[in-house]
Amino acid sequence: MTAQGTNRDAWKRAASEAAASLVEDGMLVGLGTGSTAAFFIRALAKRMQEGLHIAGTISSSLASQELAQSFGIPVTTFEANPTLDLYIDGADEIDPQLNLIKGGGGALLREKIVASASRRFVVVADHLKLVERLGQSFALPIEVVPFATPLVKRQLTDLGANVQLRSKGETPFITDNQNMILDCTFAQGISDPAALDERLHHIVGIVETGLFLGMARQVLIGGPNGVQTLP
Ligand SMILES: O=C(CO)[C@H](O)[C@H](O)COP(=O)(O)O
Repeated sequence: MTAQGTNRDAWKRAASEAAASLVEDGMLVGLGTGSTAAFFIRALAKRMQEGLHIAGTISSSLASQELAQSFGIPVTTFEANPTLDLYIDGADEIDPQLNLIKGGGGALLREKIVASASRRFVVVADHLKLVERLGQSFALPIEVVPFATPLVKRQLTDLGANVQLRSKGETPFITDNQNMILDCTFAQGISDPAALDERLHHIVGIVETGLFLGMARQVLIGGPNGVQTLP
């Protein structure tokens, strides 16, 4: 791993460990997806070994659920517990209003479901995820029903996006929900995320977008000077 990669992992771990200290006895906790969320799951498991008792977790991906279960972290369902106390997850980009692009790991639909079912959504990230404008350095992932993918791709191109079907080797990447992902870049970034999100939700075949607007309550940012809390 490069020195930059090592630093980023250390910053992500520090932010995740700070987030683990927000978890209290009896809480229902949402678990995110990706490398930063995995650091959080490990930090949560450590706190549980030290005596923390949580009521249960719901994960935003099968991978995170498997990781949590490998540490003996209890899992629950929305049938049993429709509201979570706290959701901790990473992000791909974070703007000054704490709007996010998520879905780099392809879990954006379940991530948005878990975020919307949580009283408090706290993002954990390293400082390189902070941007002035969303879409500046990361493509916007959009989850699409496979049958509609060619049609949706044309409509996104008409909106000015450069669109790539996400693949895994030679085959399309398939989400936990059996859908596909279209990664969209915009030449100038995304100037009006709310307007874009509104338009995207009117395209038949789009299941969900990676724009998380007004959902994150707080962001814990790891960097060379420690962990900073926003706002
Ligand atoms: O949205 C996500 C997965 O769908 C992740 O939170 C996002 O991609 C950040 O990943 P990482 O923590 O590995 O940098």
